[in-house]
Amino acid sequence: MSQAIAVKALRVRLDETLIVDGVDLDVATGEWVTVIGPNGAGKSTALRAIGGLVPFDGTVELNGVPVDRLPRRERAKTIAGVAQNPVVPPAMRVFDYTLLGRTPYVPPLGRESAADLEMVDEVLAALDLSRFASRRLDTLSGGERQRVFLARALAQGARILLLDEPTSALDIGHQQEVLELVDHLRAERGLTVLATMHDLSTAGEYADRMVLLAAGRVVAAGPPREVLTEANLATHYRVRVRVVEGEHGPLVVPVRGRVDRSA
Ligand SMILES: Nc1ncnc2c1ncn2[C@@H]1O[C@H](COP(=O)(O)OP(=O)(O)OP(=O)(O)O)[C@@H](O)[C@H]1O
Repeated sequence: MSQAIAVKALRVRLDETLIVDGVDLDVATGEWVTVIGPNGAGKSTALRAIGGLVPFDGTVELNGVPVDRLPRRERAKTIAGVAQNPVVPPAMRVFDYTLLGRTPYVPPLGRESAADLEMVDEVLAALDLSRFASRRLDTLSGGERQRVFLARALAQGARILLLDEPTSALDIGHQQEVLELVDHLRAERGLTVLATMHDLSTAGEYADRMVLLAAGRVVAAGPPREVLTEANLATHYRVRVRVVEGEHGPLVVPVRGRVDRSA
């Protein structure tokens, strides 16, 4: 199977601090891999490096090409990301913001084509956002805005998606709708997904494989059943949980009780 993402010995320093400390990570074409880990583990930073957005040591290849050798437009056609808290122009309309996803396809000094506009309509409809097309971004609720970020990424037409907490602001219904849509597109268009998520049960339901990151290092990797164990979660999140068998994989249920965080 070909590798959509191949990461070797990834190290990222931010302001002299080593945040990602030697991460190896492969995602096969068409696969869904979710990175989990406690706050501050380095998940977002690793994703940003993989997307070519922060300088790093080590290698990151997308479809066999080093990300730092891909010209910007090519990179945008290859990989699309949804950041945790994107900065947006508040007065911009939903349609126009989503249309920015088509920028890599617009010729220099040219305009978006009818096909670009059609793609935006399609994506907005798929994400239940058509009725918001002419609304300003700053009038949307947090969950509506989060769906618009995903819409822009999907409009980009890249085959690799980096999703940093794509459903953190969504209600349970929209969470399921968005994840089902991504999973459907993955099957239909052969998309590859590398995500981060804090809801461990949901993460396990959708991921083929998971990577548990702690203090910038991979401490467990494999199918959800191997990563979402009571022992792994107790050690790295310092949380008391029961892991029970669900329909599609393990479900993580927090159990009341104090955990010694000083150890
Ligand atoms: N510019 C910076 N200088 C120093 N440290 C930074 C800088 N930016 C981020 N960090 C630190 O890097 C660590 C990793 O941050 P990152 O956002 O990658 O973690 P995360 O695993 O995605 O966390 P969360 O689950 O809270 O979103 C954090 O401790 C953060 O404070």
